[in-house]
Amino acid sequence: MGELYQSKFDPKTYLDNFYQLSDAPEQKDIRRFVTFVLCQLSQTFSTGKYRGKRLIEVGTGPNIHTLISACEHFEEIVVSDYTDSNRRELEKWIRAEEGCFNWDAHIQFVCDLEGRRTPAVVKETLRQKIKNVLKCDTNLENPFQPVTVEPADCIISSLCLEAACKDQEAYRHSLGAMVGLLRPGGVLVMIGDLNETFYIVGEERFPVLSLSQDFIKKTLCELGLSIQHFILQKDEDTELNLKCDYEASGHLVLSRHARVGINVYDISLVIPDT
Ligand SMILES: C[S@@+](CC[C@H](N)C(=O)[O-])C[C@H]1O[C@@H](n2cnc3c(N)ncnc32)[C@H](O)[C@@H]1O
Repeated sequence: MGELYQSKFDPKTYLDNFYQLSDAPEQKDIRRFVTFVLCQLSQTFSTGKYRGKRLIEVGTGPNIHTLISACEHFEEIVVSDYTDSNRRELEKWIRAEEGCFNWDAHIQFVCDLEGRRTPAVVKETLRQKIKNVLKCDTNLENPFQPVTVEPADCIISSLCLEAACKDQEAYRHSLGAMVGLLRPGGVLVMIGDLNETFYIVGEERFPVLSLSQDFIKKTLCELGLSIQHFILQKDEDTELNLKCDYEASGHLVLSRHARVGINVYDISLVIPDT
């Protein structure tokens, strides 16, 4: 799957198609998805429960929105992706180069939610704390091979494994490798789509491994993770949405046990109306 991304994935088109934070009526679905993700991440990290030395994001893509709320709680951040053009796009934003994607609306949205930080502070914090932009392949035992990264206090991954894995066995394996990057007691924050089979970027169609809620929960438990928070937002108009066919977006917060096999369920499953 990685090779498809390397040859066909266009970061600019992807961001324009899925991450514009606009009030235009035709962008309603996208705005709903992006604000759901930003609100959930803000709620998760504003508890102050999740903090530490190192935050790793696996399969970051060309995006930085997943780090806006988290960045103030960690000393250093490692971002990663398989695709060279995505890592280049990230580096462009980090260096504030001309033509980089404009995340100002997303940062302003989170600052308004928090009512504490200014966008300038968020941008400076992010640019200063992202220490590495690494090549990553989630199919490998060490996804950052040949680089070894010290265990993380927090891992974030958004819409990556369902894009990177060809079947459920590969998903289980890659998730296991991702959990291996987390220190015992650390937190894994995942954003994923349920029962999605494809999404379109420009002219290119990318397959997605369709995952059910039951399969995800079962796999996470088998890997020794306990679910702290699990919230779904249903897609409002799947049939009209031509860019992708997901049924719901999910935000999960999981903690890693010291020993694999112990699972304490503390699930708050909420499906909001809007
Ligand atoms: C749907 S995009 C998600 C990007 C971003 N995280 C987001 O939330 O929008 C899927 C990402 O997975 C990455 N990817 C695909 N195969 C991968 C692999 N084997 N290892 C790591 N990342 C991979 C792609 O390069 C792409 O950035």
